Order: sequence, then C-alpha cells, then structure tokens
Amino acid sequence: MDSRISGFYKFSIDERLDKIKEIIGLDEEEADNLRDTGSLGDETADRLVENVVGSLEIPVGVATNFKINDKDYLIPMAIEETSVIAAASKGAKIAREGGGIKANSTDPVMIGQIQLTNIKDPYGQKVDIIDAKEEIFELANEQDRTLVKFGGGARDIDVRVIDLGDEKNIVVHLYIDCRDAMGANAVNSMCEAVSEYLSDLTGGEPRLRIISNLADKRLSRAKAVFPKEELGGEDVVDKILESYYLAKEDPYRAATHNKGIMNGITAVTLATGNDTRAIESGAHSYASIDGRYKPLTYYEKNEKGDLVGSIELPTAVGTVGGATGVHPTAKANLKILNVDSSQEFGEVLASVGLIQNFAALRALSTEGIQKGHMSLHAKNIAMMAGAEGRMIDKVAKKLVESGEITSEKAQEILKNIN
Ligand SMILES: CC(C)(COP(=O)([O-])OP(=O)([O-])OC[C@H]1O[C@@H](n2cnc3c(N)ncnc32)[C@H](O)[C@@H]1OP(=O)([O-])[O-])[C@@H](O)C(=O)NCCC(=O)NCCSC(=O)C[C@@](C)(O)CC(=O)[O-]
Ligand SMILES: NC(=O)C1=CN([C@@H]2O[C@H](COP(=O)(O)OP(=O)(O)OC[C@H]3O[C@@H](n4cnc5c(N)ncnc54)[C@H](OP(=O)(O)O)[C@@H]3O)[C@@H](O)[C@H]2O)C=CC1
Repeated sequence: MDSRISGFYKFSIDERLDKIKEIIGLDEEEADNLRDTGSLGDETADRLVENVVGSLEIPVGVATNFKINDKDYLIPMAIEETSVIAAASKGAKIAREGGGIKANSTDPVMIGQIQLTNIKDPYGQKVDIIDAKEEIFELANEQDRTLVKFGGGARDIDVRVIDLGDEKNIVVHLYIDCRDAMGANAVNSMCEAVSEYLSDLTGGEPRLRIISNLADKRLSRAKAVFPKEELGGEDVVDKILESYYLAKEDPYRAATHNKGIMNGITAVTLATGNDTRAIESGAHSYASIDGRYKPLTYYEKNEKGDLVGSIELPTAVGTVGGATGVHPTAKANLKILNVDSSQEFGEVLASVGLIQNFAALRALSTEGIQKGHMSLHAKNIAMMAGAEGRMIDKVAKKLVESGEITSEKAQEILKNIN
C-alpha cells in the first residue's frame, strides 16, 4: 500500500473516494456510507476541510430541563456515547428543584502569545514594551476593525521573561476581547502584525505568534444546589462528596471525573460547530494550572445538608466565526441553544459541564454507572449482534432483564427470538 498520492487535494470527492476504494479495497456499501456529506452538501464539505471523501454522522440529541440564571434552555448535544444526554437531563431536573443553575463569566478575552528570541536584556526590554502599550493596541486593533466595531479589540498586555536554559525569551501576551467570536483568527493576525513592531522596538527575533488555548482570561462559572431529598438523603450527599475528594487527591480519578464533565461540554461544542480541541485543551490545561491535575468542579455541603456543586473553566467558543455560520446543522443547533452572546454560551457550557459531572457522580455514588449507562447501551449491543427494526428494543429489554449486557448474550437472545 502506497500512501504517497500526489495532488490528492486537486481531485473531486468522487475521484478521491475511488482512489481510496482502490487502495484499501473498500466495498460499495462501505464507500457509500462514507460518501454522504449530509446537510453540509459536497461543496461546503469540500471547502471546510481538505481532501474530503465524505462525512461522519454523529447523532444530535437535545438535553431538557436546564434552567440557567432563570432562563430555560434546550441543549443540543452531538455525541456518540449512550446515556450522556439522559444523564444531563436528569441532573438538570434535580438542579431545577434546587432553584436552577446560576452562572457568570469574565469578558471574552483571549490571549495571543508573541515569542521574541535573541534578547540580551529581557527585563529592560520588558519595561520598554509596556511603555509602548498604546502603539501596540493601535496596531492590533487595525487588524480587525469589525471586532472593534462590535466593542472588542486589544485590552491589555503582559510581558513574561521565560528562561529556556541557554537564553531568556520574552513572551508578550496580548489580551484581546473577541466579543462573540472564539477569536483564534483575529488574535493570530494581531500577533503577527504586532510582532514586527516588537522586533523593531527590542531588536529581538519574533518566533511563535499564536493564540494560547489556556484561555484563563475567558472563564465561565456555574453553581447549582442539589437538594438532599432529591438525591435520596444526606447519606448520598456524603457519598458524592467522598467521590469528589478522591478526584481532588488522585489524578487517575481526576482524569475520569473531568472526562465526565467534557462529555457534556464537548458535545455542545461539537453540535454548534465550535472547536472541540480548543475547548478540551483549555479545560485540561486549566485543570493543571497549579502544577497538579485537579477536578474542574467543586462540591460542598451547605448548612441544610444539600449538595452544592460549582465549576470554573475557560470557555473559548463563539456564536460567530469558524464553522458556526457555515455548517447548516451547527446553525440550527445554535438557534436551539438560543444564546445572545459568546459569554452567555460560555455560561451554558459551564452549566452543562457541572450538571453532567453531578449526574455521573450521583450514579457512581449510588446504583453504579452500569445500571443507567449499560441499560441504554444495551440497544447498541443488540444492533451489533444483528438486531434490526423493532427487534432492537426487544433484544435490549431482554438483555437488561438478564443483567448480562454482552454481545454473546444478545446473540443468544436474538437466536431464541428468531
Ligand atoms: C441514565 C439515567 C439518567 C437514568 O436514570 P433514571 O433513574 O432511569 O431516570 P429517571 O426515571 O429518574 O428520570 C429523570 C429524568 O432523566 C431523564 N431521562 C431518564 N431516562 C432517559 C432516557 N432514556 N432518555 C432521555 N432522558 C432520560 C429525563 O429528563 C427524566 O425526566 P422525565 O422526562 O421522566 O420527567 C441515570 O442512570 C444516570 O444519570 N446515569 C449516569 C449516566 C452517565 O453519567 N453517563 C455518562 C457516560 S459514563 C462516562 O463516560 C463518564 C464517567 C461516568 O466515567 C465519568 C465519571 O467517572 O465521573
Ligand atoms: N489554537 C487554536 O485554537 C486555533 C484555532 N483556529 C480556528 O479558528 C477559528 C475561530 O477563529 P475566529 O477568529 O473566531 O473565527 P473567524 O475569523 O471565522 O470569525 C471571527 C470574525 O468574525 C467577525 N465578527 C462578526 N461579528 C462579530 C461579533 N459580534 N463578535 C466578534 N467578531 C465578529 C470579526 O471580524 P471580521 O468579519 O472582520 O473577520 C471576527 O474577527 C476556529 O475554526 C478554530 O478552529 C485557528 C488557529 C488556531
């Protein structure tokens, strides 16, 4: 098999797929499954990314029951994993009983980094750079007049001296208010434009000029009270707290705890055509900002014995820009989400992350995750075993009743039904 294919990008979608079929030996059905570009259509799909041969469908579900800052939301989630949407809806239903979710956020400020090398007197240059702040702002803002028109643009700078062993580098941080955009393109253009000026000013050589995904100036927070009566008593509150304490102390558990948070956050990010890699790297780097990987949520017990959950994390998402305005399904999902700004969007994301995490911890601390997760996953197992149509639900039901949710059991049930 030879993967060296010159000019693959110049082929049409069909030509590319034919080529892959030929090399890999895909059959017609496999090729057909890949080929459909769905609501995107061929033209948009082919423009959105490179070397397109088709698309991958992920179901979009809508989580219900969310009340955030006294506003009701329906939350579109694009995800392949069973029970996430059900769990979010259940968690949000419990949070409603505690008065709903409260959320707030910082201004939507992203950080752009400009690295300057070969500087002999970095601490002295730091003073000069800060002195030139107004010129730097002006240059940055010239790159994106639309953003400035919407009330965004350069807000502040920071100058860090980083010791790289044989030399010290200056890393200038540009703080850019990106308003309703995620902002990577705007920030990157600004960094490139400002770097030349900084080079002239300091005599340093510009290297990296790029946004930072550790977006700790663009934070969203959410809080919810989960009444003990809704959880099955104070005993359950204590068990959830015990699960949380373990995550605080043990990075192996914290990774799974945060994975549960990202089940919700990544699904909403994907559904709206936002950058899931940016949101994931922001969350995980923020979780280890103190040098140790920690849970992104906090849990406490209030004076009534109810569980109080909260979360704080970077939320670099936009309601404009990137694929949000291009992908027809993402546009429909944004409409369902019904947020007026990227800040409100960030607050919804933080709320979903908190609720998703709470729902998993509740299940883990009581009946265990497999009961809810596996009983919903039983349908997938039934399908994998060959069940079709109405048979899927029948086999899944029998699987759950048997308490043995395995593909072997599904095959056995299917054989007996047939
Ligand atoms: C699955 C449930 C919700 C069932 O829970 P249940 O007790 O059967 O639900 P319920 O009867 O109490 O229903 C309450 C509400 O939940 C929703 N709901 C209830 N069932 C459905 C459904 N089928 N489809 C859609 N929504 C559903 C729905 O909103 C319903 O309200 P209603 O509409 O009846 O007024 C529960 O067992 C649960 O929350 N389990 C946790 C599942 C979970 O967290 N899954 C994530 C995947 S596992 C993972 O990746 C992360 C993890 C766990 O490793 C993270 C970690 O370790 O921290
Ligand atoms: N490390 C990372 O995370 C990186 C991510 N990316 C990618 O960058 C993309 C996101 O970049 P982004 O800059 O948001 O996207 P765009 O450049 O597509 O869109 C942002 C632009 O939209 C215009 N705009 C219109 N209305 C508004 C408003 N109300 N608020 C703010 N801006 C508005 C602005 O100006 P104008 O119309 O003049 O453009 C703004 O610059 C994503 O696709 C991401 O994957 C790219 C590089 C690195």
